Amino acid sequence: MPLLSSCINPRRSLRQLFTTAHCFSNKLNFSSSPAPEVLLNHHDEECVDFLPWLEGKAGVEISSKLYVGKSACGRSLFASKSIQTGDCILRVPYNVQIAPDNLLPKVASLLDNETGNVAKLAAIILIEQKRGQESEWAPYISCLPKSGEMHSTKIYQIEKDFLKIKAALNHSPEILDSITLEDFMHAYALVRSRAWGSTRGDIADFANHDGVSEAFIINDEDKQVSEVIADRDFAPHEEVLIRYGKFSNATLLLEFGFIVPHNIHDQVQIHIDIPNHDFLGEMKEVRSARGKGKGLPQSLRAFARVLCCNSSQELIDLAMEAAQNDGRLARRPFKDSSREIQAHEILLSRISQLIEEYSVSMKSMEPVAASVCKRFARRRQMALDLLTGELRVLESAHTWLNNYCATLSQHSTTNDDASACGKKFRKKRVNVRKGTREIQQNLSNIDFRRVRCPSPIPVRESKGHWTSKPSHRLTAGDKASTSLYG
Ligand SMILES: C[S@@+](CC[C@H](N)C(=O)[O-])C[C@H]1O[C@@H](n2cnc3c(N)ncnc32)[C@H](O)[C@@H]1O
Repeated sequence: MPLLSSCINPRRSLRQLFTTAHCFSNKLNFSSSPAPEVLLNHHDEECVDFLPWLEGKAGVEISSKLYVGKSACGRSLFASKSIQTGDCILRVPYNVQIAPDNLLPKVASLLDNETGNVAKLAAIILIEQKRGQESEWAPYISCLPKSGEMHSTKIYQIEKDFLKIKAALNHSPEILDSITLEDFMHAYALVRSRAWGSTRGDIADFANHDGVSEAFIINDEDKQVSEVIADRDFAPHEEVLIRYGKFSNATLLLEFGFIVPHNIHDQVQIHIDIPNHDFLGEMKEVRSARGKGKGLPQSLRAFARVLCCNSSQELIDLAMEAAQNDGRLARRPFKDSSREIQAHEILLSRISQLIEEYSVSMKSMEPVAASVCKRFARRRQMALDLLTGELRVLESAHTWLNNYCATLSQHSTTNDDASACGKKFRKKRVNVRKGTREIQQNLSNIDFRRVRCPSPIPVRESKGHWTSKPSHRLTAGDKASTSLYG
């Protein structure tokens, strides 16, 4: 079904996250476990004719190995016979997929360029729903989840799009005489949860998600088809899951309305501001480029090193070191282990604070009586599971940082132990403050925005151990804003 060309933002600010959590905690009660399970041989009577209808419409075979059945997560695809790894299990021509271009020209011409594909597809869904059995897409539309079955939490932007679509449709009452915001929100949520990234789909959007699956939808622009290749063998009637993307639970909940337990793609966004009293603050303004990876991002560690510099000379040294290497700033550990510890203690302190905030937020979501409302119960549980996953990432990072600092401490010589150096450092800092203005003037000709950090020695967590893996770039900006990966 729908084509969606806009991409999903896999990051969310902690504030958004807590807003969701608090929102759930205020409104929702008690718990239930929505853990998906595989139900075998569970044909969906309402969708039995769907695939034959689609093949008739396409004039080609779409899948000889799948059927649409019912699972614990709504409708899903199941193997109708044995599937071997590498089999093409689905091949859907573009011409039987609903795309934004399918919007009636009469309506489309009344929309401005800023109206996105999701809004257009939502309008198509509403128009086709109104047509009922006369719709050329009726067998597909009738299989879509009803409003009460959806849990996605994305509501901003929808109202803006609703007003545009409503205004355009008002000119053609014969197409759709009135739409309510509620109808539009349902259609919008349907599109967002079924047409992700550049996905086109039809039967493909009956596939449920498994974050570790290596099967995904491949769009072949030359052949104008969407395909799914089996990543493993499937026995008849086994549920066939695909990976929508390497999405964290925050993204899954926001866009698709579900979360997966122990999501290996979970991540936490953290912000660290430069303290107001830092006299070198302007020189230290850095921002992590968006990046993907595992573990504690190198850009975050580099930022902590920059933040910990207490003299202009140290910043100049870092810049020179960067220029002599690959240009990336503060990627190498400080030679002075006490400074390295100090930098990482900044991170430890911020992460401890976040852990505390998460714990408070989770405690505030007290379970209340069961049986009040299943839908709210499910949402409350998803919010809790989401926070639990992110807390796991934070705790893992905290443990790693603690170990890192402890190891450095042990290796530092008795003359150069961390606490003594810390004292020295603080004293030195006081002296340097005296010359703030002069130092800043001297530094004003260095453009730190152009400075990139040295070669990465990043870390990721792998079965409890943190190992090397290329990671993030540190670039200039207004503050550190980066993500931890679990
Ligand atoms: C692309 S549709 C998949 C078909 C859908 N199950 C149906 O009944 O039409 C995506 C939706 O399926 C559900 N879903 C997919 N994978 C899931 C999973 N692993 N756990 C829970 N729900 C899932 C969510 O409701 C999501 O918004």
